[in-house]
Amino acid sequence: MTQIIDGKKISQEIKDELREQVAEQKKLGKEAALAVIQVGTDPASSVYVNNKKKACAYIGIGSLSYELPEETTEEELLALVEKLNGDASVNGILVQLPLPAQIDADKVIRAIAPEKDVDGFHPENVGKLVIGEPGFVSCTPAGIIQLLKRSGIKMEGKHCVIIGRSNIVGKPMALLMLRENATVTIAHSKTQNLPELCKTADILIVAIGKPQFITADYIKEGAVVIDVGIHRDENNKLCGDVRYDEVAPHTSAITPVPGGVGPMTIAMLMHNCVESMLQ
Ligand SMILES: Nc1nc2c(c(=O)[nH]1)N[C@@H](CN(C=O)c1ccc(C(=O)N[C@@H](CCC(=O)O)C(=O)O)cc1)CN2
Repeated sequence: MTQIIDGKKISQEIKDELREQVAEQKKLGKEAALAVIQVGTDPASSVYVNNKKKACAYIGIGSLSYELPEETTEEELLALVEKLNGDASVNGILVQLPLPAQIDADKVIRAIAPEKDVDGFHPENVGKLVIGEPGFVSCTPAGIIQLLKRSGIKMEGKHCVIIGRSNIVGKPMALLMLRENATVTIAHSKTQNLPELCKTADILIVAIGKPQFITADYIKEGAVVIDVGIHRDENNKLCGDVRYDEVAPHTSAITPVPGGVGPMTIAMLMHNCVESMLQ
């Protein structure tokens, strides 16, 4: 029987735990506040930003909203980040990605004070992950680890193939899987014999960015499949990188899209905001 990994339910469990933790901290006079910056009006980004603000309200974290016009310059955005770095009432700073073409996202990420970098994208936090020191971890890969742990799926000794090598998902995912004692392979656009390689995976994590790319031909019978992709199909229905209906019967566990990895990204952002408050 295939286990459907319910990201909505697990993310709600995490948010409920955080809500209790925040309530306890409030009694001790501690407050958390997240600054949420969006540049432009990309509809998907607006949905994610609104969901982040809603999650803050649910958990009891304050949120400060900065909605900047599409034509905002890099200097203007850097000046805002600098101001928020120096604001003691702000624990976390989030700059929603992607940014418009005139702004260098890497430069902006580096400008965020590492102790307020609740997205876990700053090189200092990435470096801490590499050497196994505590620091903020990128929310999507951290959420996937929680999905697996809370679904009772063992990672130790398993062969985990990750398709995608982005700084935000693929690379931190590989480091987190290593931390869990999995044997890790990262595949990417230049990898040869991808279906054969994927067929050796006990755990297959797909962040390839191509709608419904992964078919049953890529799956070892009984593997665990985690789908990081979010796209709209020809009927405007949400779908992932995995052809779910075809793949699911061959797996022991799989994440759906929507309702799998996506909600965990926001739950782990909230987790990082609470950690930031406790520092
Ligand atoms: N600063 C950041 N920018 C971006 C990040 C990030 O972690 N930090 N990740 C993505 C977008 N993202 C969060 O920002 C995100 C994507 C998807 C979901 C989600 O809950 N998806 C739902 C479907 C939602 C829908 O209706 O479209 C699901 O999969 O069930 C949450 C957050 C890029 N930018």
